[in-house]
Amino acid sequence: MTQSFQSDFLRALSERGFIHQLSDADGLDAALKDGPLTCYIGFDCTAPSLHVGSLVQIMMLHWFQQTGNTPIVLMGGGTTRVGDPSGKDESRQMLTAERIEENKVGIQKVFAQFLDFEGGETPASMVDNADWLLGLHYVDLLRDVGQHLSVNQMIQRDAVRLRLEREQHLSFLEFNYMVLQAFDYVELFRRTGCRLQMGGSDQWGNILSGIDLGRRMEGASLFALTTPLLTTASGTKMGKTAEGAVWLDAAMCSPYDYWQFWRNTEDSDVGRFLKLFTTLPMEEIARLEALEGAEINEAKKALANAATTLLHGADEAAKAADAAEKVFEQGALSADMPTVEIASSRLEEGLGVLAAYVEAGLASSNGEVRRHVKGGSVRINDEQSQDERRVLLTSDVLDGAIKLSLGKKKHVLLKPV
Ligand SMILES: Nc1ncnc2c1ncn2[C@@H]1O[C@H](COP(=O)(O)OP(=O)(O)OP(=O)(O)O)[C@@H](O)[C@H]1O
Ligand SMILES: N[C@@H](Cc1ccc(O)cc1)C(=O)O
Repeated sequence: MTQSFQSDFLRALSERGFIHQLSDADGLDAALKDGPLTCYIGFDCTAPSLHVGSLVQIMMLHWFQQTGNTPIVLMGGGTTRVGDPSGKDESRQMLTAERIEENKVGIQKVFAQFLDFEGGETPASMVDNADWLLGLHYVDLLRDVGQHLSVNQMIQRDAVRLRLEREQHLSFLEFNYMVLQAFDYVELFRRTGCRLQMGGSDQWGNILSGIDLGRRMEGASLFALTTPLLTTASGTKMGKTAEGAVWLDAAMCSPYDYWQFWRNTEDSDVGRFLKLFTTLPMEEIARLEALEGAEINEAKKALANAATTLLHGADEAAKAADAAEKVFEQGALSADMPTVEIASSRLEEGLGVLAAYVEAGLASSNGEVRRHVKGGSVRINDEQSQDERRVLLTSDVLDGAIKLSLGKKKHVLLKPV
């Protein structure tokens, strides 16, 4: 979105590439310009940690507060019991109340890194929709809320429509998810005057249902803003890698692995990620983005340092950068690290990990590599790979080669020529 905005918040979001859809751009811009606004983003407690995909949302809350507004983090303690069908082909596994509570405790921790809950004029706050959803009475809800909702409209929302079109099962439980999320929005409007809900693009339908309900029940004029759902340049949904999501909790993804994840960003993603995942000034990002060839590694390191500092603090980021440097230096300087040359075109087409290990002389057959992958001793650029279908691409080349390791001692540099 290249529209020029008057408000600091929408200007920041727009230049950093956060905006996918906005329900009433001019109205929201004017409301933000007029004075502090309150917004919320909801996070369901489906896992013990959030991941890099949800970080897009956290960064929006950060910018919202930085530009003088009040962010609310909503924990979906109630909605997780139902399970959002948005963007999902199948019903989710039902989680027990205990598991949801454990997940919530895990997820909550990360927000203090990005938001100020204590001081300032617009402190952030955290709420749990279990507080108002679990006590609802069915018949009361049908009368108070159900009378305002149009089933005709609900079945047009993507989350429902796509399942119906594809003739995939959608339970009545799931069908009700958007009712609860809509109710949340109205409830937060009543409690706090919250007039903006944000989320990933898969949340658009749920948010619009809330806007509708707010207008009908309270005569409120509410706003929606969604971000693109992030994918990497190679098209995979961000937050999930072949080996799993890139988690924000240090116990599930160490600061070193987190640093490495950003350091391994594909060339064409570097500028986009610097804008979304760091708070570096736009001029500095423009400089880094313009780097080419081998110099792009400077931009990747700046991204890794800044993103890791935001999440884990400057000390952990420096330690990770240091460790990575050492690994690289050892690799580059070690005269006895064998180098095997391969035609660049092979990486352009994608070279399977099984073939790569056999060609590098680290194993004698595909079956042997498969066993090593299963056993966890295969590392590519110092990152464990447990996917035997992993494909090596040009984007895996770091400083001129791909480092293939087997266990702790055997390393080969695969060098494209
Ligand atoms: N890859 C992504 N890019 C941008 N936003 C994302 C991405 N993944 C999740 N989000 C957004 O983060 C918010 C919180 O989502 P949540 O933590 O439930 O993640 P999720 O990956 O969608 O989880 P689940 O797989 O359980 O649905 C939602 O607004 C969602 O749209
Ligand atoms: N539906 C959102 C989470 C959410 C829950 C409750 C809300 O009120 C808002 C958002 C998701 O799956 O990511």
